[in-house]
Amino acid sequence: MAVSTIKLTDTQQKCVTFQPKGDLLIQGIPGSGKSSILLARAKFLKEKNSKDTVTVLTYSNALTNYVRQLSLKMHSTPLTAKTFHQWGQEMLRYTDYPHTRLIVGDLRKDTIKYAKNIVNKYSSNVNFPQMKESKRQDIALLTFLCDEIEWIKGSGIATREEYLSIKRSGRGTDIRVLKEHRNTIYDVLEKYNELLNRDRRRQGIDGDDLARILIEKSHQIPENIKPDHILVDEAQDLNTMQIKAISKMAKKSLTIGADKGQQIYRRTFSWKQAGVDIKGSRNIFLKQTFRSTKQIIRLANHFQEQDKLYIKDEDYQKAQEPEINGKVPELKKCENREAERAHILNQVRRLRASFPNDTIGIIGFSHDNLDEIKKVLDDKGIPVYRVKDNEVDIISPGVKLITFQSSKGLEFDHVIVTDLQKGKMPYKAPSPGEDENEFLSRERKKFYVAMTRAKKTLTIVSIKEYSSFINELNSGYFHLID
Ligand SMILES: Nc1ncnc2c1ncn2[C@@H]1O[C@H](COP(=O)(O)OP(=O)(O)OP(=O)(O)O)[C@@H](O)[C@H]1O
Repeated sequence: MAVSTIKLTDTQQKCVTFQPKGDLLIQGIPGSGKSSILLARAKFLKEKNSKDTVTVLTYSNALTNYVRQLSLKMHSTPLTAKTFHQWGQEMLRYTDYPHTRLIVGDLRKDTIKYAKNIVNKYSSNVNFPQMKESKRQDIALLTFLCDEIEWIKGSGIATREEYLSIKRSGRGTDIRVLKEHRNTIYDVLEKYNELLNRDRRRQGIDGDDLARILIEKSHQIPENIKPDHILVDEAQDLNTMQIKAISKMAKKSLTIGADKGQQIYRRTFSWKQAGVDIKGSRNIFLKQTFRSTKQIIRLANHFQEQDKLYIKDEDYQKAQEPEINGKVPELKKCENREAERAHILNQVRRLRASFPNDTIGIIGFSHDNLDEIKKVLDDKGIPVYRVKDNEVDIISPGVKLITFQSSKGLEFDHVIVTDLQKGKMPYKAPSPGEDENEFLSRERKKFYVAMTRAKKTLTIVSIKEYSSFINELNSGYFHLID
């Protein structure tokens, strides 16, 4: 249903017209209308005072692109929608901070490795924690350090004393991190920060420093540049510092849409820690879904209930089963990749013949596999698009290929989830030092997110060796295809 034609429920409408001052947190299950509400609220705020500036922020490029496309459908003038990192970098231009190049990905890893080697060589008291794996110790240690530094920066820990005394959540028990280890980790962090400031080739700011710098320099950003209203979609993907930075920058109101059941990145925060005021009527929970059929939600709900960690979370709410009936989801077990591709091709052909005006989303684990599937469909003359760049039209009918991560926030009439294979979904192992249960919980959420992108039909494709998640699906809620 086009966003412009839906009739919002009273609760949704209450969120849209909630007083244009202060914070509002809208939590809700998949398909409960969080994005729709944010777009309608953005319109409402603009209409209430045409001089006010309104910015929508998300975490991923695909979702930002989708929000822009939806807003074009319902607003006469398009909304300003950006990822947190795009927007943050733009804000930094108004400060005296000289380096705005973001150090991310391989360059970040390489710089941390360099810092680690310097500490290892020159510090008098080096004590790295022992990695579990006997082989490839170095690689494991580097991954561990990269994750730990991300956590320190994302949590806003600013001093060695704070790091030495803080209780570290989200770490497993396989790697023991003692006080002396923490001292060495902090040495690496300090050396890394030094390199970011001084070393020509590596100069810039770590992607996770952006939020902290925005907070520190916010007074330098001219008032007319700061948005009056900020709306954040899928806020569960941001960390404490990023929410804090956004909150500081919003002059009049901050509206947040989130669902912890779809939290697929390693984040630990509470709204309170992030400085969001959600007392009383400022915290709304939506339990009714408008996207999927009863049959899809039943399967997804049952699968979510297998996540013993999440169902204990204070923010867990079970989705209400919708009234609307549809086809029972299908599961196809394939002996090999060839069989997988043949089944997807068949399925796409059937869907296109029956529903030429619908969207079909194929959700998979890796870009490589999606490229292979694209090739198979291309060869048969089926137009198909990879949703990884900004140009792809996500809303119009057609076949779209997307990864589990990037599918969040999006929806398709028909969804084919593939790569349910051992080692892919769930991924083969947690990162070094990561809590096994938290890792599995996040992997489950990825699959749950993928399933709940479907509006009308859902097909799950598993490839030998089959994913353990397949055994967690309630066999009464799907058809096994021969
Ligand atoms: N009151 C309503 N009546 C009919 N359809 C609705 C209503 N509210 C939302 N929808 C539709 O339900 C679908 C899901 O809405 P939306 O994407 O806003 O949900 P969401 O909570 O952001 O989902 P997710 O968290 O899974 O991304 C959309 O197709 C939207 O148009």
